[in-house]
Amino acid sequence: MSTYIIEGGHRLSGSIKPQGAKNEALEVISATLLTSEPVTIHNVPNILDVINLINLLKAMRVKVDRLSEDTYRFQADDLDEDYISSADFVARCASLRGSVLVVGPLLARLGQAYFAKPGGDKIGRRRVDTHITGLSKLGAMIAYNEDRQAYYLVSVGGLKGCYMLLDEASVTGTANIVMAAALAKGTTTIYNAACEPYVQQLCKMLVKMGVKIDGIGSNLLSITGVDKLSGADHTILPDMIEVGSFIGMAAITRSELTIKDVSYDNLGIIPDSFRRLGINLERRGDDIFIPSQESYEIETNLDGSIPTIADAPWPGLTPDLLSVMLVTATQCRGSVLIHQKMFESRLFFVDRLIDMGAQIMLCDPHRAVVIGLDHKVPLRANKMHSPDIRAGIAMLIAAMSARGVSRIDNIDQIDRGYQAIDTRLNSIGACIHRRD
Ligand SMILES: CC(=O)N[C@H]1[C@@H](OP(=O)(O)OP(=O)(O)OC[C@H]2O[C@@H](n3ccc(=O)[nH]c3=O)[C@H](O)[C@@H]2O)O[C@H](CO)[C@@H](O)[C@@H]1O
Ligand SMILES: C=C(OP(=O)(O)O)C(=O)O
Repeated sequence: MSTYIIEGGHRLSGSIKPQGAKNEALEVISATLLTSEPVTIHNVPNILDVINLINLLKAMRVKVDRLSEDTYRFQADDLDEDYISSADFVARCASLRGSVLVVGPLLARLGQAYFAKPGGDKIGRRRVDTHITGLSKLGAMIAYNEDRQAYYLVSVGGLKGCYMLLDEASVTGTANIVMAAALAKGTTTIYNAACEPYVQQLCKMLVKMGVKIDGIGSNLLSITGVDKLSGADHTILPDMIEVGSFIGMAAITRSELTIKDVSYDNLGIIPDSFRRLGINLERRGDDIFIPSQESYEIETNLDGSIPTIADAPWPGLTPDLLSVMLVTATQCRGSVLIHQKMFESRLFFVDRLIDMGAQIMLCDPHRAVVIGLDHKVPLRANKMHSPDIRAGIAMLIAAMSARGVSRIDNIDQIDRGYQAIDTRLNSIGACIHRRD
């Protein structure tokens, strides 16, 4: 179990570039399973979740060539069907979050797949019902296999396009169904589809591979399947969650920072959500410039009441930034209610911030009121343990602003989604040491 030791109180300066997006990478790398032709993907982040998924593909006998630091070529022309149906493979999938995304492509390509519910972080129940229901509407028969503790999906005679209304706009659920529909007969219409940039990017890659998809960017997708997909060349967008994490770090340390090449038009409501915390960030071309401020005043509602920052399916605010916004607010001026609607156990880490002197009231598992300290009182250093990727980065942000030396254990959770974050932050002024 690795650890970060963080000396707090250092200002950041200069510029930093976000890595490629974790969640998009997991989708588009999984989609390479749909074709026997080579698919080249650029801007692949070098993070634990992606490395684990690539290793899973290699174990399935996908040929993987690393063409440069962040460019990979995948060719799934010799899939090991025996291994893919083995107990060992299913057990391996159960330990990897990204494995959930190989189910749709494997079912479509091979006519069968196991679906092991992946473990991992501690953020509450993570249902896979939308995936299962959607794939069964395409014609898959599904049974639960007690021995392997996984669902077994099989399609006799291939998948068939249909209309479906999803019970919720699940991001990976939509991606799985879209990938399966790409090789199904006829047209699949998905209403209440998730439309995060991750899903948009997946669809754009599938279009390059020969699939017809209408409605990209909306919650009504229409996918016309093809018999065979061709290869493609695809570039992953910058990670919008990392962009948001850098905005939070700049504000809590009162630093002037430029975030380079953010693909601003794909950030949706994220910049405005941070502006509501009083951060005067500016768009400069495709960069974000964050000035250093004496104080960051949280905007009240028009009637003067305490504002709420809540997550919602895209184009609403992503739940993955709420922990970052919460910790940032601890040093703003004013009060805000953070309402994490989607996940049940993502806010419990605030106890650690309270230990550090932050003024937070946890109302229930979904809601916390933050009363900002306006940089009048610094947070105190603390010893912490990262329960999930975003609580982990929020703890790191708190520690970067705190007086004294903090320690965060279980940073594998941070490594899941942030590439060499200690080295990159140290290059702009932070003081973080890693102990493996
Ligand atoms: C690899 C990947 O891409 N992971 C992302 C993906 O996970 P993932 O695809 O697993 O998450 P889902 O979109 O399925 O849903 C996440 C949670 O939100 C709930 N829910 C979802 C939709 C909805 O309209 N209402 C609702 O309450 C679900 O019940 C579930 O508990 O999307 C999540 C929600 O943006 C993000 O936190 C994850 O980072
Ligand atoms: C919850 C997250 O990811 P995952 O779905 O991979 O657990 C996240 O990135 O914040």
